Amino acid sequence: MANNDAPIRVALLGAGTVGSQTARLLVEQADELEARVGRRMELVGIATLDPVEAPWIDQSIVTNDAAELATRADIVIELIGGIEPARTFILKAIDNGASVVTANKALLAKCGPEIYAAAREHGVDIYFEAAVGGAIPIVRPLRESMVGDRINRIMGIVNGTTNYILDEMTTKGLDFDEVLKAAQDAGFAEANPTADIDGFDAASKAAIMACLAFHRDVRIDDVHVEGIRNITAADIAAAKALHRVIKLLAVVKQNDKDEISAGVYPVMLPETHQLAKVGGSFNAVFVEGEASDDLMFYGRGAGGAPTASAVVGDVVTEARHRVHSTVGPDIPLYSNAPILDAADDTSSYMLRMSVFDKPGVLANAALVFAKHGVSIKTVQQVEAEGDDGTHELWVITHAVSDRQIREVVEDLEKSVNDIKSVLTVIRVFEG
Ligand SMILES: NC(=O)C1=CN([C@@H]2O[C@H](COP(=O)(O)OP(=O)(O)OC[C@H]3O[C@@H](n4cnc5c(N)ncnc54)[C@H](OP(=O)(O)O)[C@@H]3O)[C@@H](O)[C@H]2O)C=CC1
Ligand SMILES: N[C@@H](CC=O)C(=O)O
Repeated sequence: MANNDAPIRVALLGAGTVGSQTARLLVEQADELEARVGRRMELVGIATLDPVEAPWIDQSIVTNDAAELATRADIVIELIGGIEPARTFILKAIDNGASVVTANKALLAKCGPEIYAAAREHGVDIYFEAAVGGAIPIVRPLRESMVGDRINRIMGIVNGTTNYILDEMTTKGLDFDEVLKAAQDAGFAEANPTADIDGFDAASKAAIMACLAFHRDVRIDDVHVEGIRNITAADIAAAKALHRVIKLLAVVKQNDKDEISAGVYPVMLPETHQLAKVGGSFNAVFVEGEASDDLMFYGRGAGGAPTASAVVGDVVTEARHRVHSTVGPDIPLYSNAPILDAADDTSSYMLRMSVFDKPGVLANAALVFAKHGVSIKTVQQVEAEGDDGTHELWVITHAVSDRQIREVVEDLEKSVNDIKSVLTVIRVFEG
């Protein structure tokens, strides 16, 4: 900045759900924010492609040229989303000496390490609290508060849409398709909800958390992804009968050999687990630190105003740095820890099978599990409603690799005649 008393220039790129609310908070709270920063922040421009009408939007600063706006601010807030042109605008801002605040998890999960390196090289900051868990402070705790600890595992419900769908299926006994429609009508799920339903949104957040927790370059392509599209009302009912609930979890962990794994998948949790109680579109992140022990972060993971709250928090933090001519913490990704192939990741599993109740079906199935080195924990046979004489057999295993469980499923269907099909294979966590 040229003048020490000049306002801190803030540029907003994108005025959609989050951008519009960010503008509102910056404008409506301008005096309060000035007091907290120690200097005035001036919103110098709002870049948007479509006209945006709101009492807090000053039309005289609206532009459709985000690239140009990115070059005339001290802090650039990127709320466009997606990879390009957001990436180019961010790099341009950094190149011009601006610090960047973004909520763009998709971009950070793909190109975060390059962006962090560019910020470091230019001596500016990149803040992204809203990119994981919306309003929930989880990025800063991982990046700063817990940086002195070793983090062993993070398990998070980090996608509101899928949590809402699973919760509605659990509490109302509805089918996936019905609830998805309701989620779209309620405005949680996107018109094209693929990124939510198929787990990619949560996977982006998993990659970002893994970078911060393990100080290693982890990208979305390193994250094993399974969504909730195949979860049925019958799976939910089976979980209920076992005093469990199904949640879509993002799980990143580092084992005692320092191997990292990152995955997003549905998990059966005990009803008593803290994450099992997270309902509706809420998010929660459970962090297990070596010294800190267990920590839980909970709140609204999406929505215009909640997400804007985290964005503006980052803007204030950066503005304070500008006032004091300091920079925020770096994101050093120095670790070379190996990333485990998803097939080698281990878990307990539940297999829900449709079987003909013939003598030997259980014994023959057990032989297949044994052949692949999979130890069975519990077995339960359940009367099914079908009129083809089938019953359901529920088997819960001890911890095995994903590879082993796939081999078991293939072998069961191939070599045990009285197993009609394996209906569901789902991870089971105890805690
Ligand atoms: N919504 C939420 O609850 C959360 C969102 N996020 C993240 O926040 C970011 C913004 O999300 P959200 O507000 O929901 O998205 P929206 O789609 O509502 O808003 C994005 C806006 O950017 C505009 N835009 C697109 N390209 C340009 C461009 N070249 N120049 C200027 N404006 C442009 C879009 O205009 P147009 O519509 O005309 O294309 C749209 O108005 C994303 O990265 C998202 O992942 C993070 C957490 C929660
Ligand atoms: N679509 C996302 C929005 C926030 O990241 C969700 O449902 O959580």
